[in-house]
Amino acid sequence: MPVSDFELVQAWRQVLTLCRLEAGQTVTLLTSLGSNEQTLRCAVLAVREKGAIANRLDLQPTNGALSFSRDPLAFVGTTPLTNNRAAVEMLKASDLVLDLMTLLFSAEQHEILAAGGRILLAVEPPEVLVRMTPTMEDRERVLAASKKLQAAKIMRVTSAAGTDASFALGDYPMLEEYGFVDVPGRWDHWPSGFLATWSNEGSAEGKIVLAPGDILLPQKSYVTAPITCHLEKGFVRAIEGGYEADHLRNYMESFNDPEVYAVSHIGWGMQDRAHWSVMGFYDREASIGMDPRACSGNFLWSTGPNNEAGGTRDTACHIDIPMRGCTVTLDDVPVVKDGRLVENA
Ligand SMILES: O=c1ccc(O)c[nH]1
Repeated sequence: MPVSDFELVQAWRQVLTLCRLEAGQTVTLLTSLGSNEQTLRCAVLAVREKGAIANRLDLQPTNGALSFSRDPLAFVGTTPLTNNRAAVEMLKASDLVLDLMTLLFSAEQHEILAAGGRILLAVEPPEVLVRMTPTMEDRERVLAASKKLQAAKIMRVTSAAGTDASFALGDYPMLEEYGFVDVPGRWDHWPSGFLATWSNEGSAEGKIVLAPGDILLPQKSYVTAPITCHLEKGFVRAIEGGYEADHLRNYMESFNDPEVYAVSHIGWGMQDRAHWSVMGFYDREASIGMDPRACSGNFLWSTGPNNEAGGTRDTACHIDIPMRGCTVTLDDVPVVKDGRLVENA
């Protein structure tokens, strides 16, 4: 069922309060062809209610004929901001950017943040936004777990299906996603509620076995048969399995870029208002799949770019792979056990 404008304005009001938006500040709503009109309409009302200026910057879409999917996360790195100096300058001059288009994994996003900007991505359907309106508890849970991840040297993931992989940590920053941007220079994604980092270059080793029910994004598919990914020196060296493995391999090969096989961010979900089953109820293009990315107790790993973390890899192919039933340990201390968050981890 859709949500009413009243509910969505209330949700935006809570988000803008958590973002510490003040009267007189300037907000720019970044939109493109695929932006949700109700999300935009309700955001403007909530911004004006705060006494802030609500500008809209509507950009022409890019990469449409290059990407195999209209999911904005299927083709990352270049965006409508690329080589668009006037647009970048407007966003850098804004106190808060509400990204209803998707800038993730772009150099321009970094430039805006480095200039002290704040960017909040919000492209899920309105009812998903309302269901997972962020709270201070989300922030506290993610930051408490982040302290443990920052102190860890090795992350290890295992599963009954045969996963056994390890990652050295420490060279890259944390990806703390709790759904609002309360300090200058911060990016976040509403909805979210998960923690990740990037493994040290060349350190990802072992085997990750996707079991039936694990998810591939942006494919938006629940795997129905095992897919085995062999990791060596930080890259996926082989992908074995049935036709779903072929489909994944075919898609990655289409980019003709060896960087697509690099291991990207690794972490786990902590959002108890996100649910595994939600993706099965949505048409593939109706959502970008934040429920599986954030749901509590998943192991979320990914392939492709690390420019988000200050790395040099900016390949356009980014695969997010949330898994169930895994045990994730930090220096042998479990933070997720058999697919369930370890309390106070
Ligand atoms: O919020 C997100 C979404 C996708 C991704 O790869 C990272 N964080």
